[in-house]
Amino acid sequence: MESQLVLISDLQLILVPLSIVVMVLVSWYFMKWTRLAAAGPGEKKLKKLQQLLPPGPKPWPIFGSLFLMDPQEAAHLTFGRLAEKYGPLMLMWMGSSPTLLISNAAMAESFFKNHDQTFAHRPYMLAGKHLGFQFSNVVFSSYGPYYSRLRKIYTLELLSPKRVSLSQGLRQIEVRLLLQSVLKDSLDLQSCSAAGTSGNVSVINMSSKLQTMGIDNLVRMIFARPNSSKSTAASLELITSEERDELKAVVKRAVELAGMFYIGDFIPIFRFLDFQGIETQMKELSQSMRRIVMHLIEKQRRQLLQGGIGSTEIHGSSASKLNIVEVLLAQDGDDKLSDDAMTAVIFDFIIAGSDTTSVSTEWTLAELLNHPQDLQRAQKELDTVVGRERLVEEADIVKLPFLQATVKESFRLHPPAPLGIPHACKEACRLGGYDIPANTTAMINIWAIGRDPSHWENPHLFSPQRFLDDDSSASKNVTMFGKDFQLLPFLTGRRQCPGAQLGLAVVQLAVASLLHSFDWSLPSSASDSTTTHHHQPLLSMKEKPGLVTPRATDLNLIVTPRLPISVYMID
Ligand code: HEM
Repeated sequence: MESQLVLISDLQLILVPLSIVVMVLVSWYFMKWTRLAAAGPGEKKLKKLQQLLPPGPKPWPIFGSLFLMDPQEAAHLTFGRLAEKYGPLMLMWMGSSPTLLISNAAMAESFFKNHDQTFAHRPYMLAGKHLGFQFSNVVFSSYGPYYSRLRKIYTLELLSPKRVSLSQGLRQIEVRLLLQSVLKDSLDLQSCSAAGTSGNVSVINMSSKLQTMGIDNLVRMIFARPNSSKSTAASLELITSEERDELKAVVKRAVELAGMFYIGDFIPIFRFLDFQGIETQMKELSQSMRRIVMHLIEKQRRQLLQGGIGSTEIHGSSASKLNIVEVLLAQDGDDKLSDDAMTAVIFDFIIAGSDTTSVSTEWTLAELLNHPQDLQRAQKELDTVVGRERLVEEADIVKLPFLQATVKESFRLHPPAPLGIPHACKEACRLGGYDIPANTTAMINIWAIGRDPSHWENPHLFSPQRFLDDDSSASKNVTMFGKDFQLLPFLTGRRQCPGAQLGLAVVQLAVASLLHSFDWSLPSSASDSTTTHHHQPLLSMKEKPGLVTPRATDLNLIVTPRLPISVYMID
């Protein structure tokens, strides 16, 4: 017994210090683990991990590399410059969020081929919470069953190839309204100038006209049935012009707010403060958005009831007989959409589809004004195929290879969403031989990829010819829909833009119609022009920062009609 006690006390002598050592080791390890889990940039303890992270600028505590961003410069340009230093796979700490920047075609291919699904999530964005109605739209919702259900409705119904094709009459109405509005302004300005009341320059702000066309086109696509009568007013009976103006005003405000720099998206602690006042403004706006759209949805429900049409009847109708609100109301069973989800989808549509199309049209026009020979060649092609006795129709586009190449070249040099929409992963993975931590945001620099010198000869030169058969370069067969990683204006993979076909159709029709209907020139006093050695004013191609990137200054042009006036007036 005594010997047992001696043994126990001996054991105690060993066990007590041992357990203290174990406890110290466990708590040291726990502290290390928790610090690593919550580690921000600049943490010394991360050094070992960082050896496996992709290269990138050295971060500051808390703010990471945010100080490298210049609010006056479009972000894709800053990222493009940094990629020249750190390579096509770069990791930057945007506040406390690790952000992967992918900047060439080879890295984009590896990213999408190996990690499309891992990175199919979206990072937290305040805009998604309020303007995406608690992340219930496609743009902001995280990858999962809800997202897949909604995305299926987009691909199979709202933006199916059939619906896009059926709705070409609606696009033609909007483009015709644009031409009529440009014509009216140009004639008004000419008569004022003849009367000596407006100097002698008839300059039209095309940026603002195209922006109106971009939104109106999507509004018509949502509220008009694809097979509506071609008459401009008849197809929009659901929405009055006052309601349309109200809707457009909230869309514009939503685009402004979504494009603002909100510090809480990068440093979560700031989410509790809202010292910028952005969250308060978004909350207020989302209430107006909900009120306006719910009123229209209710109106649609009432119309259907009055017509004795229930969801079974709607379900049985062919797509050509339903507008998009009706298609949303027709979702049944597991696919039934909440009011918030319907509101979110309607705004998704207008916001994602309007500025992207108007800005692309504007860039194409601007590039052509800087390349008069290409402008003349496109007009010559249009005169041969369409003639001057009628307006361009969508069916003409397939017969206009130079026009198609021109739009493609413009998408290469000026993708309207140059960084796409940020992707995010929830689990850690490996890419390009590096460790990528869980909860990393990824941005694909579409702009830099389109100018990747290993794929494009004279990458900064605007040359539609590179896509045509008589050009011997390898570019001629390159497509825009995700097969070729050197040209990704709509990105690729699970999150690829579902409106790509619609967007391209609008841009091609608008560009073709504007070139065919008018002659274009620059006012010699254009405020954003610089003078070349030939004394020809050249338009500046400077970009304005934002999710969608327009030219830094409005496109003000002198316009002269090319067709007999009666041709523009046919309704
Ligand atoms: C020139 C026209 C357009 C361009 C260049 C464009 C480009 C893009 C890009 C780059 C993305 C991000 C894809 C990603 O995250 O991987 C995107 C997403 C999206 N676009 Fe477009 N877009 C255009 C027109 C449209 C139109 C007309 C619509 C609908 C009416 C639309 C609806 C959407 C939606 C809903 C998403 C989110 C997709 C998702 O998160 O799954 N876009 N677009």
